Amino acid sequence: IWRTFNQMKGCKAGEVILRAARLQHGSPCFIYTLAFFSALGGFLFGYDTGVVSGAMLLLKREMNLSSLWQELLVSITVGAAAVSSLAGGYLNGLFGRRICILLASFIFSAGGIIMSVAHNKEVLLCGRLTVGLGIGIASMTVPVYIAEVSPSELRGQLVTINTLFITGGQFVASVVDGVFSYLPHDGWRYMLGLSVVPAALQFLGFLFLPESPRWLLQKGDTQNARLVLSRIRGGVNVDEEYESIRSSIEEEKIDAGEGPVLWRILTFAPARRALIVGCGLQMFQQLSGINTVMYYSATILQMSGVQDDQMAIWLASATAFTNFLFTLVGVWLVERVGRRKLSLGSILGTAVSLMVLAAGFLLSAQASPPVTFHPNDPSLHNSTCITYRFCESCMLNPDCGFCYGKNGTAVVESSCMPVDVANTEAAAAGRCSNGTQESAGVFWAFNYCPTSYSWIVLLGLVLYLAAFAPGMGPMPWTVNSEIYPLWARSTGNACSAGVNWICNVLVSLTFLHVAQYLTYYGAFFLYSGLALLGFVFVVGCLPETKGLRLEEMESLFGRQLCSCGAGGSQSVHYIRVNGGNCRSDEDVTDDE
Ligand SMILES: O[C@H]1[C@H](O)[C@@H](O)[C@H](O)[C@@H](O)[C@H]1O
Repeated sequence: IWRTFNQMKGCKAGEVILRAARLQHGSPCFIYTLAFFSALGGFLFGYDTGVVSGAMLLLKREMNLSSLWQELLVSITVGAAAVSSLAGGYLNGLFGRRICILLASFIFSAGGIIMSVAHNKEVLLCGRLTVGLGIGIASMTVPVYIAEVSPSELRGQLVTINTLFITGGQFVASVVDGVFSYLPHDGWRYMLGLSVVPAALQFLGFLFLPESPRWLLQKGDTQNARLVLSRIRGGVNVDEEYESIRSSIEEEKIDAGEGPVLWRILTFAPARRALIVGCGLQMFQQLSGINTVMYYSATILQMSGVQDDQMAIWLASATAFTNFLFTLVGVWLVERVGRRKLSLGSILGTAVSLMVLAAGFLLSAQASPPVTFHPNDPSLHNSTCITYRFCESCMLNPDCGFCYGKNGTAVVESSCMPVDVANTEAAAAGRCSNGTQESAGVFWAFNYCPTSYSWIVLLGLVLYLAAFAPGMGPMPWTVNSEIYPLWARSTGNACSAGVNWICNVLVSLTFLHVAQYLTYYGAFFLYSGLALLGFVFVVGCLPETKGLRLEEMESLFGRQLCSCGAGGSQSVHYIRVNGGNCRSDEDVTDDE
């Protein structure tokens, strides 16, 4: 990143675009410029998915949103991203990476404008749907574009920068949420509308940036392909690289067979194996619970004794910053230790830290304070909240919260009360109807219980981010951008990005129900088990792709899937015998 920064420093801001526009001879600056403008798509992905939590706090009051509407506004973006990432494969093949990135940034800008001027919840929903469509296309196109323009020794790092921008976008969103939360009227318009700035910047930049040379070559535009390649390689001799792309496209034509691309992928073993690896990685990324941990971080922090809401918002940005910081470690490590080791270490660490988180929740649940005070308010007689005997069961019901007093550190005079539907920071009735009043010695806990084991949960959270962010955060995107043959690349990435978004929706929508059935510690033990399964999957199936040319990847998937990890990138070379579809283990020879 330091190198990227220095390289970018060397390029004067306006000159960078102009230089690209004039299509002068390239320089290393150029490849970093390409990566930067592309990764703005990652930034928007992170910003638009991250900003909504803070915006929702203001929106639900201003627009009087029911919980159904709140859920709709949050999840429609992720749902739309799932659909458009799948469609993005087709669009990429047809129009190319550049047009798709332009389209995504246009959609982002339109969505940002719609949201910032929305005068009712229906228009707002339209805006959220629109940005979701942009996120889906960007999420599958940007890594592919960066991978295709990068030299192989920088590819991992540059694609990983896209994920750095995603987590950077999430962090900036949390800061913007913090700043505008002080503006109770219309603050959400700024939160949601500000995304127009990076979107417009990306759109402008891409008007001047070139198409991927690999896509051009695939479409038969040989002249432009050679021109672009030599420009992005800084004028050095590109004959060898050009020839290798060209001949692999020729051979792929023989390999690829007939019919729709997805069918061809499924019937051609190396591409099918790559698809399984790509989709599996994306699935395990989401099943290890990153988005519930991020989403739940504010509550985790509240459990640790942060009572003040503003404070919780700022601490949530500390979480997002930690995620960003450790993704930076990933950018640094990816070309040093390689994708496989990074993913393995990361997913194992993720599983262990999820166990720490779960253990923290378990101990807190076991020491859960009992309900000792039963208010005699007749309006409460029909409420299920008053039937709970411990804080743990009370807080697992989203309609109830825990109202208590303190004697030193001990919880006293505690009751389980219905929550105020319009404002979860207070009870619907009784002592806590004004929320926490420290001066009066009354505390309101919604979604959590007072506990002295919160430090274990906090430790688990930090360990989780430190383990997940450098590896399982970026590697699924990085690996997917490089493992497919060119003819299958758009479709392969579309499918795996679709799996990512679908699993994202599944995990976020089911989290509260899972927590209700299994309790919080049960939910985190479950995610930990899924992460361990993911570890087994990575051990068995993920080959090392570091240092290989995109055209050399197919060789890694020539073997049976479960032996994928066996051959390192340095030790296998694939020898095409006759360009046919069938290959046996003899086709793979060792360097030695
Ligand atoms: O790689 C990203 C990153 O880890 C983000 O923090 C997460 O929110 C996304 O779901 C994931 O795809």
